[in-house]
Amino acid sequence: MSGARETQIRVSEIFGPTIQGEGILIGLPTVFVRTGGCDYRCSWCDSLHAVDNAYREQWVPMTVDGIWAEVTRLSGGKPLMVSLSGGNPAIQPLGGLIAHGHERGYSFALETQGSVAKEWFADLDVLVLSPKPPSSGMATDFDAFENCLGMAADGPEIALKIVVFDDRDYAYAREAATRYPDLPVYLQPGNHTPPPPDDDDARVDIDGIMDRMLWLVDKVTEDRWFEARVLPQLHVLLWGNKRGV
Ligand SMILES: C[S@@+](CC[C@H](N)C(=O)[O-])C[C@H]1O[C@@H](n2cnc3c(N)ncnc32)[C@H](O)[C@@H]1O
Ligand SMILES: Nc1nc2[nH]cc(C(=O)O)c2c(=O)[nH]1
Ligand code: SF4
Ligand SMILES: [Mg+2]
Repeated sequence: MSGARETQIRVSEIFGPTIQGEGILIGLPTVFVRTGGCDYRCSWCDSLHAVDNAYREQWVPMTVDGIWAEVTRLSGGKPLMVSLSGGNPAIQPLGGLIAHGHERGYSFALETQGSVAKEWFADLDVLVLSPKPPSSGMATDFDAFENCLGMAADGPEIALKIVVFDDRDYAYAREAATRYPDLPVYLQPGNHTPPPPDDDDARVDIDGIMDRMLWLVDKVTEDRWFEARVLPQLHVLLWGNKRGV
């Protein structure tokens, strides 16, 4: 059995500092640790290079010390929010990394679809749960989702972030928000031109994203859904589909 120091975490990329482009922490400077591998395969995933097994050889098994050396280098040793994303970061053993960073004054936010619950969710500072609407082609297992909520009870701040492409997705978002009335809800217009995994400078249809953003604002205001927040992916507006920003 390997000890905590030898635990291997499958990493797709570590980058930053940049700003968090989505949801509850939008605008906050952060370093991303993106893990490799996902139990979902959303039709419109914008991070297929961290999902599709075809990219597996680009994912590097790293120890906490190895990841931490890179986070420290990128942040200049000054504590900040570390964003854990993927792929599904919940399928990696991240408890040791979170403890290591906390001892050094860093904070941690994790993004996950809510399909896999881990005890170390309780140690996070922010848990962003992003259940997937019908357009993704994935079905939500609400029991698994509630296990995630259970693990995070009395722990991190929790927020819902739901991607919306169409009316069915919007209805799904409303239903999810009704189920969890205590959670803040962030609605995010889908990027219908997600990057092909191999292309760093893939074209993005900003006009199309803004059209969907305006449509979503109309829906929310017409429905008097005054608790919802509607936000675009700020990093996509700024840098398009570029990777590592
Ligand atoms: C790439 S995922 C990784 C973390 C985790 N697997 C999840 O889905 O929450 C990070 C966020 O990007 C969102 N996302 C992925 N593809 C998108 C797209 N084409 N347009 C808008 N948001 C997208 C996901 O819904 C999720 O909220
Ligand atoms: N700047 C920036 N913000 C983000 N928020 C969520 C991201 C993700 O891919 O998980 C992401 C990302 O890749 N870049
Ligand atoms: S769950 Fe997240 S990383 Fe996995 S395929 Fe869907 S959007 Fe991509
Ligand atoms: Mg992204």
